[in-house]
Amino acid sequence: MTRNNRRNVTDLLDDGRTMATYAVPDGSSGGSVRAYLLHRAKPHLPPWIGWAGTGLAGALGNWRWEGSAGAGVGLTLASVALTGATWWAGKSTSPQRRLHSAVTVAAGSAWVTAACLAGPTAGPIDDMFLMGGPVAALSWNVRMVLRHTPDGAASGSADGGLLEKVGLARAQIGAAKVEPNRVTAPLAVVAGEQTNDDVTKALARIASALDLPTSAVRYTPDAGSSRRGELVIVPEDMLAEEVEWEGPSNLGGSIAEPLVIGRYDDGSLLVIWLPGDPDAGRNSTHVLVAGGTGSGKGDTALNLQTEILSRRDVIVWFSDPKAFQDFAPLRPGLDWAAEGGTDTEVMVEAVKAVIPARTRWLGAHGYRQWVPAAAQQQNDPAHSCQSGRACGCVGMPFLVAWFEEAANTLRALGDDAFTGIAQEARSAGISLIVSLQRPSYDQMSTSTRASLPSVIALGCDPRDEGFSLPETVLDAGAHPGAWGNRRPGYCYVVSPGIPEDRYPSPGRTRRFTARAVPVMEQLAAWAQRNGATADPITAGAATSVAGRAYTGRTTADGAPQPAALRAVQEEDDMEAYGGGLLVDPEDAGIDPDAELPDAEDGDDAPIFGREQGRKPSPDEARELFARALAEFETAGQMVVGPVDFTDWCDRNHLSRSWVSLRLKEAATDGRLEATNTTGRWRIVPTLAAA
Ligand SMILES: Nc1ncnc2c1ncn2[C@@H]1O[C@H](COP(=O)(O)OP(=O)(O)OP(=O)(O)O)[C@@H](O)[C@H]1O
Repeated sequence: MTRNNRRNVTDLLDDGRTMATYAVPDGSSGGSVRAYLLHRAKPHLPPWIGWAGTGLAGALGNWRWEGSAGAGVGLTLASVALTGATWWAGKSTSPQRRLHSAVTVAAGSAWVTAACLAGPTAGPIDDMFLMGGPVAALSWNVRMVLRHTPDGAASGSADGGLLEKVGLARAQIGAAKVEPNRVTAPLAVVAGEQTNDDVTKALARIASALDLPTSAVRYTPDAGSSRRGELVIVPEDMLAEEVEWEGPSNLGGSIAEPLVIGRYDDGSLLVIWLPGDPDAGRNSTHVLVAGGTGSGKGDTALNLQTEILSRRDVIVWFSDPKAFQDFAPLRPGLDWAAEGGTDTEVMVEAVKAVIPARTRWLGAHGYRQWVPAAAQQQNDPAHSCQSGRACGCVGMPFLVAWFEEAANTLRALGDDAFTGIAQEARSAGISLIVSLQRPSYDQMSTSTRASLPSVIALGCDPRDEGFSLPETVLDAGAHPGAWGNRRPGYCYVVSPGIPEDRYPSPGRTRRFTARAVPVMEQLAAWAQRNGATADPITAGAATSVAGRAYTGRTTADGAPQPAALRAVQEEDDMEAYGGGLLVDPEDAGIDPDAELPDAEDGDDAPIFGREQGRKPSPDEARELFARALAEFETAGQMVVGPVDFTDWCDRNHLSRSWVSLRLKEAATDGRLEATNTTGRWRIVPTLAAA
């Protein structure tokens, strides 16, 4: 099947003839010189066979009809009819080919008529045969030789059958490179008449003419020309066979090394880089994982996540509103896991907070962007926050902030906020990874989409292709819409570091089956023991926003990791020395016990669950409200809005509008901070407020 396909492709590119200039198969004709010469000469023989046949027809016709007047009329009419039929049949071919064919047929049939009636050796008839025949045959040989211009640029004829069929009749196709399952041929369209756009529009028709899937035919325009490019045809779908994930590609390597998430259709590795590389002139990137339901987004995310967690210098914050349905085995390896809702809101606020802190730290240590050396202890005087000597600061691991099914989160965050975060995160050694259930503009705005430079585009609705992939990649032949959910794991990857001519090549991620679960669990355990832990700067900034909601990844024995632990402990210490850190500074003098309406409940009685028989006085109500905020903080719920106070309002006979006013007041006092969502406020942890 493969061999047949390959032969068809080269044949079609070559207008149905064997393309001797492409490749001479080693020993395909026995390896002898004779066989080789025969192989080379074969395509040029038909005109000579025609010549010999004409001579034979003349001789036989003369034996039958010599001197017959009736035969003379018949043969002359037959000759005219044959020439006319040739001209008519050549309608769909190029003008030169049509004329050449008609002249050849006219000359041949006239000679046969003359030879039949007068005899093949009479008068000049034999000379005409000996001179005119080879000239006609040679003219066809010359024509064929000229068709194979080596670089597609010379003035070869433009009668390619395939190209003609797809509306590019006068385009020139050069010598094709034939590799296993891949034919690459330079193509040039007519100067001044056609452009590369005409080729990209014809790709689907080329695929149809070759009887191949649309994604098997691609075109890479030459960056320096609007009419030249390279046509790539991959006849066999080598991705059809599923490959199961068996483990990470580079356990203990750096996050700066390529992350292997699958393979391309020519068998080469499908890789992606998250951090930038100043030496390679590559920027760090954020990634959109986009695919319709059933396209294999979940397994693709697992491919990427297992690669990330297997690296030594990265921490992962991960939000999954689907409660870690797919990712549970990896959860112990995450630095921070949030299950959507408020937890995700807090995580977003924490990402915002760590960006300036991390950027400052990197700048202070002489890093213009995150590189693996930034994750090591800072023993190099060239990367020191103290002039002239090594500072010995603890290194800062790369941070991946991952938002699964992120449409709602991003919408709530707002375009400007997200674009700002995305822009600044890249210089802070942070990559955002965002996955979308349905890749379309009603899920994510244009500007949010534009701030995610990389995409793993899985099968989707054909109408959503434009959302997933840049136009140039679609024009070059990429069609994730052709897969829908029928080809799970098939994807196009557009990302810095991947050569651009690869963008339209499909790849496939690996499949995760039940067999992968224990391996993922081992990987998470490895990450727990050997992976990076949050540095004090990141942990401190996160804790200042998220309070106890961020404790950092727990170690294997269940304790939080060192830096985050320290940050939380510091907060506890402040609380112990307190001076009323959990209440508004202006209320610090109030004795909470004295103010509580049900003092007999004691200090520790929670606000929630308190039964109130009467409406509290304004002062009591404010005190209750301050305590409620403190309880939210203690519980780690760092983003609140009136809706979170619904039960509390009922119990305390207070209205939601009263709570709304208090929330605004608390924001003025610095106890809360506005988020990008109207009516949602972030609790400023008391450590930061102090
Ligand atoms: N690379 C792959 N190779 C083969 N099969 C795969 C691959 N990736 C996913 N699959 C299979 O395709 C099916 C759908 O995959 P998956 O659940 O990951 O899709 P999804 O896009 O996450 O869908 P949903 O959005 O509905 O959760 C599953 O049966 C999965 O095992």
